[in-house]
Amino acid sequence: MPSDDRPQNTSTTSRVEGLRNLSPHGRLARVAAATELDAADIKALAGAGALDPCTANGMIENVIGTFELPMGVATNFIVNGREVLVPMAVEEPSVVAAASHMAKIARDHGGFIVRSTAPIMRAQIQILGLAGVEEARAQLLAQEAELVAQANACDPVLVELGGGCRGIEVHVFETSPIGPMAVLHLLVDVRDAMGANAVNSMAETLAPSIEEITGGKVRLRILSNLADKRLVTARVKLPFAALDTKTLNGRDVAQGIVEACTLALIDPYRAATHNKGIMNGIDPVVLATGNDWRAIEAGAHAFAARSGQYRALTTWELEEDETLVGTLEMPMAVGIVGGATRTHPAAQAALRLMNVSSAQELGEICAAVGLAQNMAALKALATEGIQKGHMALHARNIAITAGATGGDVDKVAKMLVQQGEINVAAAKAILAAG
Ligand SMILES: CC(C)(COP(=O)([O-])OP(=O)([O-])OC[C@H]1O[C@@H](n2cnc3c(N)ncnc32)[C@H](O)[C@@H]1OP(=O)([O-])[O-])[C@@H](O)C(=O)NCCC(=O)NCCSC(=O)C[C@@](C)(O)CC(=O)[O-]
Ligand SMILES: NC(=O)C1=CN([C@@H]2O[C@H](COP(=O)(O)OP(=O)(O)OC[C@H]3O[C@@H](n4cnc5c(N)ncnc54)[C@H](OP(=O)(O)O)[C@@H]3O)[C@@H](O)[C@H]2O)C=CC1
Repeated sequence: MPSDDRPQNTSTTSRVEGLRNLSPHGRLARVAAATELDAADIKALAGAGALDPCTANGMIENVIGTFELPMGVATNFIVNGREVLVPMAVEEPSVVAAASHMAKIARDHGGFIVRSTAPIMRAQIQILGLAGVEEARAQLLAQEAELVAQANACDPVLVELGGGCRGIEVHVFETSPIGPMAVLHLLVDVRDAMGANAVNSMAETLAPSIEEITGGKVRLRILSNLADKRLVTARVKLPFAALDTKTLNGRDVAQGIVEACTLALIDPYRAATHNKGIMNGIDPVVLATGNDWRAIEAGAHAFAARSGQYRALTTWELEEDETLVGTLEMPMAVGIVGGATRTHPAAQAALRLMNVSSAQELGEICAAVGLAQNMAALKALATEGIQKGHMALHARNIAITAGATGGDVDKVAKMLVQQGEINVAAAKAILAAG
């Protein structure tokens, strides 16, 4: 396992031309050269055997092996003025291409501007059997300083790092199928951790004190994945001209993107697919860095439904200066310490590839990729449709399913695209015809 005090790579450019035309080995060499990654990181990113059985066995239970996914690199990203090559572990074709494509358009116009709040997570402590929920709330708020101090005593390392419990909230439910209840929220700055274990420990430690203060009975003590105090915002601003295509002018493309987004703002059926497209960008980065993608998914979708109606996580607007402006806002509970981020060697290499030094910075890059991915999908949907670009790249998968191997994969895929019929039967026919 690589040590953590190796120098971070410094001289990155994310514009690595012609990467798509190289072999995986050739691409890795180009990426390594562009980022000054060392041999251990290059080996980890290459994958084969990176996660040894012993390490894997220490990560989960009943391990029988490891499961591999392709690791791609999205090119062209500029995030807050910094060039970033983005590792993406994902099984779906066209995702890496789409992110790189939009980042290429954006890079001539400032790239992606991202911001994030402090990494505050919530832990919930459910209190039942109360004589009065409002009285319990008042009692708990009166003891806030004491409760915060007790929480912080659980994790001196976190406090020393500048994090720790910042305060409490008490939410009350006057009625429920099991009667009234109060829920105490611990608000904890978890610094560079995802934070689940840290805040869960605090919640469990505080339970007896909370029962004593309120006279109630504590049931659940667990973090909330609706991390609405740990938000990230990504923004991109493009002149209409940047969206010109061979057949359409950029103003029409921009208008089409706004119209496509509008449906996702009013219709949950469309919003679900729209947000899936955003997560197409985010999940692969979360996965590549050893983070908990279920937590990110849960937070994203709960945040999308916070008004009572599930809706798009992005907005796209036309501005008077002939520009299209896209914005993504969502929770982003990712870490660069804890969980699998430090046990999986490829996760460490992925973090070094991006040269991130804080969890906030990682979350901001995830948001930029999510916004780029959403823009790619909306641009395709609003113009030529999704199938042309997506299916052309999916054709290689189809060729493999039909039995193509080695150099035949690209040849069969090319023929499928040329004949405009991209399915397994057509691929088998091509293979049979030799
Ligand atoms: C697929 C493209 C990018 C083609 O688009 P294109 O215009 O044919 O691309 P291009 O060949 O002109 O290349 C432009 C740039 O894209 C990148 N690029 C392009 N091709 C490759 C490749 N093979 N390998 C690596 N990079 C590639 C690359 O950066 C390249 O620049 P270069 O660096 O070469 O100068 C475009 O059609 C696109 O963005 N489509 C959208 C694809 C998409 O969204 N896929 C997600 C799967 S569908 C889904 O699950 C979600 C959805 C759609 O339902 C969400 C929703 O409904 O909102
Ligand atoms: N609902 C959910 O999403 C749940 C998720 N999980 C899992 O929890 C894991 C994440 O928990 P998490 O608490 O992040 O992981 P860890 O407990 O592994 O790591 C967090 C700890 O690392 C130490 N640490 C060292 N350096 C730093 C730093 N710079 N910033 C912050 N902390 C630092 C801290 O103290 P110290 O050294 O004292 O430990 C901190 O408490 C994931 O595997 C996730 O899957 C678990 C339960 C529920």
